[in-house]
Amino acid sequence: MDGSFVSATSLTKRFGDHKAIDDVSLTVSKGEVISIIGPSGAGKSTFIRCINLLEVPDSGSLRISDAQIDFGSGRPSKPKIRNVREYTGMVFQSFNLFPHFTALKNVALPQMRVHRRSRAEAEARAMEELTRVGLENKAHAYPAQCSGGQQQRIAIARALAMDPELMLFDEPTSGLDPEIGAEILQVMRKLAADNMTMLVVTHEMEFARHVSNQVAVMVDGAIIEQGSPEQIMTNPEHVRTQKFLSAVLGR
Ligand SMILES: Nc1ncnc2c1ncn2[C@@H]1O[C@H](COP(=O)(O)OP(=O)(O)OP(=O)(O)O)[C@@H](O)[C@H]1O
Repeated sequence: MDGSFVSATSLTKRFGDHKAIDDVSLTVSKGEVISIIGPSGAGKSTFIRCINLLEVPDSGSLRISDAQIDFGSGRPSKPKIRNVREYTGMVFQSFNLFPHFTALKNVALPQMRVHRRSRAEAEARAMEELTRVGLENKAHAYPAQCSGGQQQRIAIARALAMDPELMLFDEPTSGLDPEIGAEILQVMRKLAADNMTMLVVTHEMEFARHVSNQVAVMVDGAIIEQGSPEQIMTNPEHVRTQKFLSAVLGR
């Protein structure tokens, strides 16, 4: 073991003839925040989905803490998948809340199902996490009574209540107005300050620059460059990184 908390090695995932990710390796240390940036279609979502096995890589290996999986011989067993998922929480662009349950119940239910917590215990924990994301006053509201930003914060609380050691974010602010996106980024900053280990696919260059410890640039299914935010943002080595940053930052 290399001392890292997450170690993805040579992950490859094809969809038909198309290699969405090709020989991608990345390590994440405990408490580290890594942003993955890059153009649309580069494979960023596919990569992060491979980390909690929403997509099963065709080859390579993945270790999260002491849970290790080698790919290439079909779908991993359910206990192995469960083992990896126990460590991870994921937040998507779409919030995927149950519309007919309150915020409190949305956050409590997965804990009752997966961790077998009692209703009282799960609701107490749900309240803690709703408070952490600033939504204690929305605990009894239904998703339709909440703004997009509030719904995303409920989704974050739901993930946190499962006690993950690694939080995966897949463009959590896409599709939200900038000021609402800023609410989400604020919650993520707070998590980073609390030393949560995070892997974040983002188009928010400000977040990548000011909150991450490392930025990885993905183009055509490969990580072409990785380094400190300062290095990547101000002095990128790779011409594809330079082009991408010029396009998004307009410089
Ligand atoms: N389930 C799937 N079936 C077929 N092709 C897929 C699937 N998921 C992703 N792809 C393809 O894999 C490639 C990488 O997609 P992916 O969503 O990972 O890119 P991305 O970098 O996250 O893009 P964006 O920033 O637009 O979300 C794309 O060409 C996409 O069309």
